[in-house]
This record gives sequence, C-alpha cells and structure tokens, in this order.
Amino acid sequence: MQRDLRLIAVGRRYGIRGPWVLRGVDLTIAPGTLTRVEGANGTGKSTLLRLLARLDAPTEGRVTGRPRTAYVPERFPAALPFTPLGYLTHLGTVHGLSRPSATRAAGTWLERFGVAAHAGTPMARLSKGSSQKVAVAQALLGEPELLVLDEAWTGLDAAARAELERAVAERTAAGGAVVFVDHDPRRLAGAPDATYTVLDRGLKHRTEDGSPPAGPLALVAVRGPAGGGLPPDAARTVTSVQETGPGSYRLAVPVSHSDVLLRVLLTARPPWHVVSVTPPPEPPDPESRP
Ligand SMILES: Nc1ncnc2c1ncn2[C@@H]1O[C@H](COP(=O)(O)OP(=O)(O)OP(=O)(O)O)[C@@H](O)[C@H]1O
Repeated sequence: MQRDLRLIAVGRRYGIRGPWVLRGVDLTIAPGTLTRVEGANGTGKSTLLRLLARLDAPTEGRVTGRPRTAYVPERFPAALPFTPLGYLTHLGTVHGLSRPSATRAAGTWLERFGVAAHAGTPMARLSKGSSQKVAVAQALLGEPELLVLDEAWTGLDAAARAELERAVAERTAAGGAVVFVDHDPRRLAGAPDATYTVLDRGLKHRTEDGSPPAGPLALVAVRGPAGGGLPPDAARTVTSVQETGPGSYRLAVPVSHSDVLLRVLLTARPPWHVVSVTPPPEPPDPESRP
C-alpha cells in the first residue's frame, strides 16, 4: 500500500431522512497497520468497514486513497455456481495470475484453511464454516493492500481462526493494512496499532482513555548483522524492540504474530539467528480455581 486511506468528515445515513449512522468521522489508515474497530450492536461498525472498503459511498465528506482492497463479510454468499478451487482459480486470474499460478495459489489457501478436501465440492453444498474459509481464502489470494474483515472469524474452527490471525500478521508485515471487527476481545490481542470504538455516530480512539488492551506477548532474542538494523517486515510485526548489544535484540511480539516474525528473520539475507523464544505465561486455568 503506497499511501494512506483517509476518511475526511465522513457521514453516512440510509435514506434521505434516515438517522445519521456516522457523522464527522475522520480516520487515517496507514500502510502496514492493523486497526481494530469495536462498538455495541448496530452502532455502525459494518457501515464504517464498507466505507473503508469503498463498497459504499459516504452521504457527506470524502474518502481519499485507493488501495487494492479485499473484504470479507460475516455472511458470504455460499450459493455460487462454482467449486472452491474453480472459484479461487478464477479470482486468481482476475488478479493477474496465470492459470497454473492461480490454481497453485488457490490450492495453497484451501490447504492452509483446512478445506482442501472440499476443493471440488459445489459451493452450494459446503457447510457454513467451509464457505467462510473460502470467503477468507478469496480475500487473501490477491495479497490485498487493504484487507477489511467484518467478523470474518465467525464460523471458523480453531485451526482456521489461528491461520487467519497468521495471515493478518503476514499482510501487515508485507506493508498491507488490515482493519477488522470481531466480537472476541482476545482476537489478535496486543497486535492492533489502533483501536477505535464506534460511539454516538463518531469514532473514539481507544488509547485516548489510556487503557490499550494488553495481549499475550512472546519474547524473542535474536542476533543479526551488527549495525544492520531489524528487517523492515520484522519491525512492523513487533510491539517493542530492545537492543541488547551490537546486532542483538530482544523483541516482544503478539503471539498471533510470532510465526511470521520468525519466518521473516530466518529467511532474511543473511538470515538472523534466533537465540531464544519465550512464550507468554499460560493464563490461569479458571477450572483449577478452588
Ligand atoms: N443497507 C442499510 N439500509 C438501511 N439501514 C441500514 C443499512 N445498513 C445498516 N443500516 C442501519 O445502520 C445502523 C448501523 O448498522 P451497522 O450494520 O453498520 O452496525 P454494526 O455496528 O455493524 O452492527 P452489528 O454489531 O449488529 O453487526 C443500524 O441501525 C442498521 O439498521
């Protein structure tokens, strides 16, 4: 993503005399950032996300910036006359891939989300969970500059939920922006660069009240070329960096992003040496309380 996406004094209402859902909203989404949007039911989260994805236009105000965008709605139209492999391959060619590359990419994403066994099943016959996996795969396939996820984790099994978190970390590490809504406060905990609450038709920046949500962080000790600095993709993934010696760093990374961080460091040229990885302490098991 080359430039910021910006909402400037944006308002949206449905119908000429409908109540304003959003009004006077200013928001900047910068490349490489992860943004969480939260708020009570019916406050306008989906409306905001559709405006960011440019699927809807504001009633007043302006939207600037046109990143290549992919959007995952909570409910994906599953009754498409395709198989998952056919659908994703077709989308891959729309994104400019050759047919063999599109087929390969489609297969990779179906595999990653654990739905490869249904690659040839007509989509109308897929379970809700499997169609949601296809919805997520179609969004990731084109390596979008902006990924907008509206409750996209709903209906996914635990393995696919974790895979989607990893894919989000990959997108932001690669310089893409991700904006998401999810009802689970633990989703990507500790990872968002910004959290906004939709309230009274406007946005409240969560850090303004001084209580950003702390998530579980892993500590990673690494050593690289002295004076080289951390690779930019790694720097975008971590929450904090402490230089412990020439070329040596202690990094704190949200657990959801740790795989991506390690992969970036180990595939850097020259590769970095991972000295140690310390997972966060296990949260107390509520079952074991007296
Ligand atoms: N296409 C539409 N036509 C008319 N009203 C709409 C439309 N889409 C949303 N609204 C109204 O706008 C308001 C905000 O809806 P929106 O779906 O954006 O909220 P939300 O915070 O995402 O809700 P939820 O948490 O229930 O998903 C609601 O009152 C809703 O009824």
